[in-house]
Amino acid sequence: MKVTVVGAGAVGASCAEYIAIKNFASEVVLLDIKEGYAEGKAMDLMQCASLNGFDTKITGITNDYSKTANSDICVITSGIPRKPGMTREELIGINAGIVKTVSSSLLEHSPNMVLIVVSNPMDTMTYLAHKTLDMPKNRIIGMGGALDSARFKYRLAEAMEAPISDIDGMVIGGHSDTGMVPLTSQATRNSIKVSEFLSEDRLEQVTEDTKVGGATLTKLLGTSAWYAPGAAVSGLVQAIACDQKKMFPCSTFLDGEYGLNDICIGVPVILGKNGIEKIVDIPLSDAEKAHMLASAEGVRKTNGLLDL
Ligand SMILES: NC(=O)C1=CN([C@@H]2O[C@H](COP(=O)(O)OP(=O)(O)OC[C@H]3O[C@@H](n4cnc5c(N)ncnc54)[C@H](O)[C@@H]3O)[C@@H](O)[C@H]2O)C=CC1
Ligand SMILES: O=C([O-])CC(=O)C(=O)O
Repeated sequence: MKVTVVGAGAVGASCAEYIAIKNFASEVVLLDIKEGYAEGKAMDLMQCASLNGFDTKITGITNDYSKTANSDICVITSGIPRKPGMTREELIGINAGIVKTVSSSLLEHSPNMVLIVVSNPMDTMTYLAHKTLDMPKNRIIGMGGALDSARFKYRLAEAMEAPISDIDGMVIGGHSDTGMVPLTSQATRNSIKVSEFLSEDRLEQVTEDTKVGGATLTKLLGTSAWYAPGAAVSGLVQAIACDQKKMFPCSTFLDGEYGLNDICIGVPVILGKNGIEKIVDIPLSDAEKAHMLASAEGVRKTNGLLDL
């Protein structure tokens, strides 16, 4: 199992580290445009192998796509991150060009890859990949909802003073400060609805804290987060590599599901060896449906900025 991660920055390196620690891939190729950078990150990570007990071989490459050939899974984390006060959408001007060139170079050398798009604005970058690559739609996946759901569970656990392992919940919709749709009505603590434990006001606070999860960290760190993003990507990669049939909310191209067409946005999907093996259409409350439609409007507005 060969995995390529483009972008050896904060998220790319964290993702490579978690993939290696989980020890399911034989090879991870880290590629960056900055001379020597991926080589340095790969060497540093390989020096963790004996300490952390993994056998995954991590190689660093400066912009030579021939070394990525025949990857089973490719991840795009290349591009600029936001700074405090910015939205993810503001990154489109620089990141669209990067995602377009990187994705076509990857496809040229790995025609059977499953592609995971991470660079922001992620739903629009996933849509760009769909529009510009000749690939089956189930093999292009945007990562956002897995991370947003982890943040949702963190906030629910915090509010209930409960261990996170007791909590289940999911965030669908666009990966943006206003577009996320945390499904509070369906979230549970040990299969009991969270509304049994939290007031409507406290749940509203959890929803708001979840939606601005990335912005909150960006303000604290001066750049956006990387540990949970890397862990979330590694979860998707593992589900595909190990054909786990696990369910995650991911950005995928919709063809009528959730009443939406010609858009990539976060909905629950089953991940296995073919990428997205099924889009799961779950019933939403009227309020959740309305939030999902508003979220889609936001994503479409950003898609409209693409030069397709
Ligand atoms: N979808 C999600 O949930 C998340 C998305 N992100 C996004 O991921 C992206 C990366 O974030 P960080 O790793 O923090 O940024 P970073 O600046 O630490 O790393 C980005 C790397 O991309 C490289 N790069 C730029 N252009 C390239 C090209 N054409 N080819 C190869 N490499 C290239 C840079 O040299 C740099 O090393 C950002 O767009 C950020 O907004 C970050 C966190 C979560
Ligand atoms: O907030 C950002 O810009 C990076 C990101 O997508 C996240 O951490 O959710």
